Amino acid sequence: MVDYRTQGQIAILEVNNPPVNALSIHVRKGLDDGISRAVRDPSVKAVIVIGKGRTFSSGADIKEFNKPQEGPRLTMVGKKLEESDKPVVAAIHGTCLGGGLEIALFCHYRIAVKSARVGFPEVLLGILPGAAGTQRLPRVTDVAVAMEMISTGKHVPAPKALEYGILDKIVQGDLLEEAVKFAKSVMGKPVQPCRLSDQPVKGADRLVQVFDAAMRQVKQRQRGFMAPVVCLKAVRSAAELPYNEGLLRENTLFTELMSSSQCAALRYAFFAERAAQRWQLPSGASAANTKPVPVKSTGVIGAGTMGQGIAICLLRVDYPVILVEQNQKLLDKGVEMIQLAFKDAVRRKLMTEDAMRHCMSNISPTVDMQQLANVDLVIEAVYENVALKQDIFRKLDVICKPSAVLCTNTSTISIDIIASATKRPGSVVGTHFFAPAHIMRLLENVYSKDTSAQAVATVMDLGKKIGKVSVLVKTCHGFVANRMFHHQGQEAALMLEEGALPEHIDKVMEDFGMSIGPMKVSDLSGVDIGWRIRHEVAKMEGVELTSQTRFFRGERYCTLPDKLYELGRLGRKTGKGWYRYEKPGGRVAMVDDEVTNLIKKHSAEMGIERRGISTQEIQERILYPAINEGFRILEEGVAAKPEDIDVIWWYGFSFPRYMGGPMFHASQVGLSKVYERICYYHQNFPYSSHWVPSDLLRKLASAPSPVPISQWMSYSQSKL
Ligand SMILES: CCCCCCC[C@H](O)CC(=O)SCCNC(=O)CCNC(=O)[C@H](O)C(C)(C)COP(=O)([O-])OP(=O)([O-])OC[C@H]1O[C@@H](n2cnc3c(N)ncnc32)[C@H](O)[C@@H]1OP(=O)([O-])[O-]
Repeated sequence: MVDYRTQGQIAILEVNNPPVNALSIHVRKGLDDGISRAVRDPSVKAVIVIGKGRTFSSGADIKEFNKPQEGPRLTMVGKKLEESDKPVVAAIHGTCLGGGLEIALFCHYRIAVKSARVGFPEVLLGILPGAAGTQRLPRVTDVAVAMEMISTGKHVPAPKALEYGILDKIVQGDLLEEAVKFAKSVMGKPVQPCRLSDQPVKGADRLVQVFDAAMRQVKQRQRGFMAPVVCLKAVRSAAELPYNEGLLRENTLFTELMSSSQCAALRYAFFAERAAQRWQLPSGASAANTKPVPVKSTGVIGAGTMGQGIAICLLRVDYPVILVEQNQKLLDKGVEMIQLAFKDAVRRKLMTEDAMRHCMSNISPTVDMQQLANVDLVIEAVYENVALKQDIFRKLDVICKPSAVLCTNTSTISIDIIASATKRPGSVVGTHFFAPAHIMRLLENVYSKDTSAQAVATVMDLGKKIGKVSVLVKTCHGFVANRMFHHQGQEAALMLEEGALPEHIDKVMEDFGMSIGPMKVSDLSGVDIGWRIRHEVAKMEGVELTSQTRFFRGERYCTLPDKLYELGRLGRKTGKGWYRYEKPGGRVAMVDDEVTNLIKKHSAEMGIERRGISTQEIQERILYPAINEGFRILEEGVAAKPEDIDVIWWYGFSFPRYMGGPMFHASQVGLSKVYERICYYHQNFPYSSHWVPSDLLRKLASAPSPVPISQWMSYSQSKL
């Protein structure tokens, strides 16, 4: 785990714990033994700590967090490194994160290659740097920098770290050779001035201003997260207390965070996100055994809002895009909007003018679908209409080369139906982007009964390349995201007619932790979207939805959203929806008496006596139907595991990550309690099928003891 060798008068401690040199028990032990041996050996005059493989160290081993701590503690290992009278040099490449950076800060010197990155991402796991990081970073750099780095978890590139004083030198060429040269240059020099524990905190005279400003930012940007606030307090104590007392304070705060429910949720989130990448099809094909089709050229059909966003995603990472529209006017408008989005990115310093010009030069706008004949991958992004999509796929089948992957950006329509319009259903796959497509990170990739493993591998790989978090799901109406979300909209509308108002529902859900409540989400995505989907479904079933409709498909139906649509209140884009906005496209949601009156009048027309609806009821009626649907989705194999659902909710609907996602949240509340409440609502609202309890949930809820989330799927086939 740590290879010890000497080169002349220099001892080299090489951490060797693939893939990311996490500081597991054997590594800590290896470093501890290695530094003792080097200190003991009179022929050794300097020590180098370096990482083997792709990185210096990614920090403490997160997998060890649930277990009792064994072996030497990281702080003790660090103390030994610092107390060595022989200079110790950290030689950094790849990433030097968390405990890895703490080890480096215990060393007397730090050198790095230019591509290296350093940082304290502990905050993203709901903890703080617990091996003296909060006490040592503000001693090597400024207290303001330390607060920013530790409370955000951002990685800092080596040149910036040099500027901050975290690094002593950036080297070119072979890192070890350079480290040896550096070690020789400091051999024999006193190490005392390089012991950070003896140094004062830099910028301590501005502590109060810096702390207050950092706290304001944290409360605004990381609303609801405990760890960033505690991180700031820990760094503050570095400036207020002597080093050893600061360490004790850090330890107390670390222990507090480590045992918090937020830390448990964020650790779950770390592994869940990685697990989502390890997709597997029922056939056994998986990420591990399937190669993607090489994609060099792409096409996007539809230059509307979604098509523009998707084209931007592709252009940003250098894919040439053939952009197809049905007429020149729409095409020109689409290209103009793409250009505007890039200009905005330049204005906000997210890209350079040159990069923008390069991206724009990669678009080939056309009204001729034949131009797609040679593309490797095409994404259809026209509006949600089955006949239109099928027509496009019929044409693509004739036009595109046999190896092309044919993707559809549908948010609800079954991929089986779209693929059936072609003679190559194996090449057809869903790529459900979330609006705005160039900003939202989620990509819900959808396979049909015929989609080939190679097509799946290609879209999962594409997602990674364009910077998305991709989750693979099986086709069904609405897939995972919209299928679960749909019930929230239904319940919200029903609560409005029973007695709630939009601002009540949103406040409860925002207090719960959602970044915006469901009524504001509806205004953001457009009241017309839901209207179109409901009416399209009804049309397919030969039903006409009117203001008199009380039941649809045997379910209680609320016509309030339809009434809002008929008033032309389509949401933010028209300046009016469930709220009033300062202008069309505005962002400030204001309560509107017209909506309040509309809702009250609607209740009266329905003969419903309005009642007060409690916070608990709002929370449960918004969350539990989605959770219940999540269990059905697992039962049916639409999602392979609960982690996939939770990933979808963080990135698609901003579900607070510190609560782990709806499925993890359910596990924390207790599945028997969730089940019991769902049964209660089912009894009270028998005409809403989303309250019919999932069978998988029932089985898990009746297990003799709580079943860990990682074992839920083993119950899906059981006959309990
Ligand atoms: C207990 C008391 C301790 C007290 C002392 C506290 C010390 C300290 O302050 C706390 C810490 O350091 S907290 C730590 C602070 N550090 C962090 O939070 C850093 C977290 N890590 C990262 O940000 C990214 O992994 C990297 C940027 C390092 C690499 O990104 P990339 O190239 O895209 O690769 P990838 O796909 O992401 O990972 C590859 C594989 O490695 C796995 N794995 C990774 N790190 C791990 C770890 N620390 N551990 C275990 N495993 C870790 C990962 O799961 C995956 O496994 P899989 O089985 O193949 O799925």
